[in-house]
Amino acid sequence: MADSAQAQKLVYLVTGGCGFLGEHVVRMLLQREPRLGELRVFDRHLDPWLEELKTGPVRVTAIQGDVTEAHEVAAAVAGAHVVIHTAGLVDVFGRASPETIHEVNVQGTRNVIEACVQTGTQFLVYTSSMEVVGPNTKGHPFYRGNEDTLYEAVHRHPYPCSKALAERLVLEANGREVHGGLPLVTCALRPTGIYGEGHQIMRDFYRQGLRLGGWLFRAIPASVEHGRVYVGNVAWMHVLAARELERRAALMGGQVYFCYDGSPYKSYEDFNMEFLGPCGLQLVGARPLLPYWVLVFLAALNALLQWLLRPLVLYAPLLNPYTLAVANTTFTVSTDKAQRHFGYEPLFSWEDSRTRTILWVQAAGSSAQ
Ligand SMILES: NC(=O)C1=CN([C@@H]2O[C@H](COP(=O)(O)OP(=O)(O)OC[C@H]3O[C@@H](n4cnc5c(N)ncnc54)[C@H](O)[C@@H]3O)[C@@H](O)[C@H]2O)C=CC1
Ligand SMILES: C[C@H](CCCC(C)(C)O)[C@H]1CC[C@H]2[C@@H]3[C@H](O)CC4=CC(=O)CC[C@]4(C)[C@H]3CC[C@]12C
Repeated sequence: MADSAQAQKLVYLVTGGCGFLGEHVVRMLLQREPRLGELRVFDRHLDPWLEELKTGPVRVTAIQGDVTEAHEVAAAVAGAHVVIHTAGLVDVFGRASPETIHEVNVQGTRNVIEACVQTGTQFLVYTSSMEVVGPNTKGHPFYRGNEDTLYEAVHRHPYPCSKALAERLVLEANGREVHGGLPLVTCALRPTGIYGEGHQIMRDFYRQGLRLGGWLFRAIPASVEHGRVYVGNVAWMHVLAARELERRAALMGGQVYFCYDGSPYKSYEDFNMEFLGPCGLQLVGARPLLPYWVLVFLAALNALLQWLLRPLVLYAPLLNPYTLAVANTTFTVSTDKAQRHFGYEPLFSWEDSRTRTILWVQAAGSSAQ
């Protein structure tokens, strides 16, 4: 981005721009990035809502493509000033094979980096995940941790393994010379569990509760805390990081940032009830209804059934040994690194985030009836 930055209009590329987070990033850029001249939205599946965006003042280019195809990525990246790489395969339920998860999340990210280097794109923001840190397989709590907190990160599941490898690639690429001789500047943002409009698991819990006559049953102790973050604030952090990478390259290049906001620390289920409660659901039990060992047994049984049934049918329930371990381990972040490095403040208050999410759950739930 040259000296005439004031006047220059910039080309942004968002990979995975039709996903849950990607859509919010796309809309946020259009609303809040004054230097945006063209917005390229790259995704394997293009959504119809993209068409509405094409009538605005900014040129919106929809590109159907696959991050695992290097030539498709290179064609999309060519001429872009900034890439926000949010495309990924989010699967902790065993729907996709470990090889596919690796291919999309690791090779896909490698393709994005190489495309930046080949075509001369200098700024890359990567959507990483809290999962690159933990929870680890030993179930150690991560309590109010920040980017410097020491934690034994041990990955076995394909999803966190892939995110950790991809994040490392992005950070190691910082400083590489891109076509034209300038250095690549990269950073990685690590959201905790994201919630908000478009959150499919929240919608699934709502529908499940409706099917059970308005009841959900506590499985996890209320004392296990999770840090959650509103999707609008995650999108805003991406937009700000992308904007500031040029001016603060020396400070931000090669850095990681947890995504945070003012959402309260609660157990996964109690947090969901902040939205599902006002939609008419109730969480039964002050304590888990089943002993933990029963859940461990059921999770192992689900894993066995998944393996046995795989040749016939895809059996991928929410409960498996990995999701149980994550749901049952405290993981909360408390940090101001993004605020110090690039002036991030949450754009949406907790009250606002909550209201927006409730309205979405109500609409998404009723459209399912
Ligand atoms: N949902 C969450 O709680 C969290 C998500 N993340 C990360 O945020 C990013 C976005 O996640 P979500 O929006 O939740 O997932 P999502 O599944 O809603 O969105 C991912 C998007 O990437 C696209 N995509 C997948 N494979 C692709 C490929 N081979 N080529 C091109 N596009 C492809 C999908 O079509 C989808 O539109 C991911 O990188 C994920 O790892 C990080 C932390 C938490
Ligand atoms: C599905 C889990 C809750 C069900 C537990 C049960 C069956 C006992 O009721 C979810 C609990 C925690 C979630 C994960 C967490 O928010 C961190 C994540 C980060 C990501 O990058 C991707 C998504 C996820 C792994 C998220 C997935 C669902 C949970 C395991």
